[in-house]
Amino acid sequence: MTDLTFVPTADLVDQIGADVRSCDTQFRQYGGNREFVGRVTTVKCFQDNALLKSILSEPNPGGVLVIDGDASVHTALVGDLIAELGRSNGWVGIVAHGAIRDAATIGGMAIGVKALGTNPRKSTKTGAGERDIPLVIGGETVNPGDLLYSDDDGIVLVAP
Ligand SMILES: O=C([O-])CC(=O)C(=O)O
Repeated sequence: MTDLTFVPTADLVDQIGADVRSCDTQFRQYGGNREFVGRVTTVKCFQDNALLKSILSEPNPGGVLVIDGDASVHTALVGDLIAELGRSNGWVGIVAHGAIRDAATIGGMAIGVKALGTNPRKSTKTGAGERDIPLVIGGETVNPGDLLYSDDDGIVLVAP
């Protein structure tokens, strides 16, 4: 069983040293939980959120969904309903390389949510996209199954 005990990202950097995978992307904190650790599931989708919604409908205690939205902040990939869906299925975090909406509500929810920004504009719902593929975010590869540690300092990825 993987150890999902939270460790501050700065401590991980000190322990791991030069080879640490620390994302350069300056994500903003939106979730009620500002510190979280979990097992990564990945999805890549552009301004369309049907696929990520179906993934967050799957029970996954301790899961973190990393969404590569190609840095678009034109539409929201996640809102309060989708974040609550994930939370209720045991997901501990959502990291969106894209935008979210309903930020005020999400700030009161017991889940970690990081994103580039916000936009109230809705995403399309065609289901386009790919899941369970390696992503590159903030100069680092994000592999499905990695452990993702997130706090106010950043995001660090560790192989399981
Ligand atoms: O349905 C959407 O596109 C996103 C949303 O508003 C929500 O999750 O509440």
